[in-house]
Amino acid sequence: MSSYTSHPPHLPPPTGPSPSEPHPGNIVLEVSNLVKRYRRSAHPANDDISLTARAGRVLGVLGHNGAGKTTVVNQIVGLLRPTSGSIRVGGIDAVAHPARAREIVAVQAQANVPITGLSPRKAVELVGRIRGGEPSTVTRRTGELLDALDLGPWADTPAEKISGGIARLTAFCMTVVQPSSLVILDEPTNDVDPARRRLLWAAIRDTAARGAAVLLVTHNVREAERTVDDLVVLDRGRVLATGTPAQLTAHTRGELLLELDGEHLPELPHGLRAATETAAQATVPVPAARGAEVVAWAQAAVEQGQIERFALTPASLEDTYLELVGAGTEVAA
Ligand SMILES: Nc1ncnc2c1ncn2[C@@H]1O[C@H](COP(=O)(O)OP(=O)(O)OP(=O)(O)O)[C@@H](O)[C@H]1O
Repeated sequence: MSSYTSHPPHLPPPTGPSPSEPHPGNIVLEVSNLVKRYRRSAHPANDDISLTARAGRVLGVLGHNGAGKTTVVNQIVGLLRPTSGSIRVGGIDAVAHPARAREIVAVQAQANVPITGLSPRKAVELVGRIRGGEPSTVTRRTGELLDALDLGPWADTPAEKISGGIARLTAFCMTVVQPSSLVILDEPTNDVDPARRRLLWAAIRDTAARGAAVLLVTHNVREAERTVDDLVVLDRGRVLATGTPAQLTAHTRGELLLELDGEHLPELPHGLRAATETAAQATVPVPAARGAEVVAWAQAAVEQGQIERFALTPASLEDTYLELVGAGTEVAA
């Protein structure tokens, strides 16, 4: 796992040009044919990756541990130099001019920047001021963010006494307190409790609604499903698929998934085949038109003791993702 702990890249220099106002839909980040080979590594960590992030939209980069997500981020913010390929941020060549490109980028890194000696409110306000925010605007925006994430009870607690989840949410607020053209969030919901995770997803959407292009790095498919407009699926350094969640799941539309649990699974209704099957569990794609028939069949099987439980749900992005990553695994094997 990579992290950037040596310095806080989400703190651009206090001086320099203010971010240009991007128009919704305009390209803010364009990564083309990016390759990164670490020394003494047999396989490239990024292998011909291309992606585009636009103002007003959330681009998700979804992949398992080690897929190459943080390596992409580290190159965008100039912490790593690509082996080949190009990165343009707000029209600036970020490989040739990393410091200039970074001026319009705010990053929430995987590792939180320590805020020892401060409270969450003080830390967020300090970053807002360092980044050139007008004091009363920064105070108001800080209050809005702390409220939106239900951080009120911890807002004025010394950093030494806050939990990892609250520290993570504070780091998000520090990243977005001042507007930036490109906001990069690397696994922002790690350690965050389920209730506040939903609030954070809404705050991420709000960040895009305020005009930023948001790059959301995640391994959480539900997070991607709830938050992103566009998605890039990475696996072992390569792009497996790109598109909106609706486009990526289009081939499963009109399909349901039947999950069965039991010691000895019975023969399935005519025409249905398990997609995955173990001795005691099966997942079976079911055309939506056969839903009622299959529920009646499964209910009868439960009553006769042939299965213990069943569930029939719409096919989801998670199914598509596992299909893609599973397919990638087979190809690579
Ligand atoms: N400094 C490094 N030197 C050599 N190999 C590295 C280095 N950093 C990362 N890697 C390797 O590059 C690949 C991609 O790592 P990366 O951290 O970008 O993946 P990731 O998708 O961000 O994973 P995670 O979700 O665990 O952070 C992995 O195989 C990793 O072991």
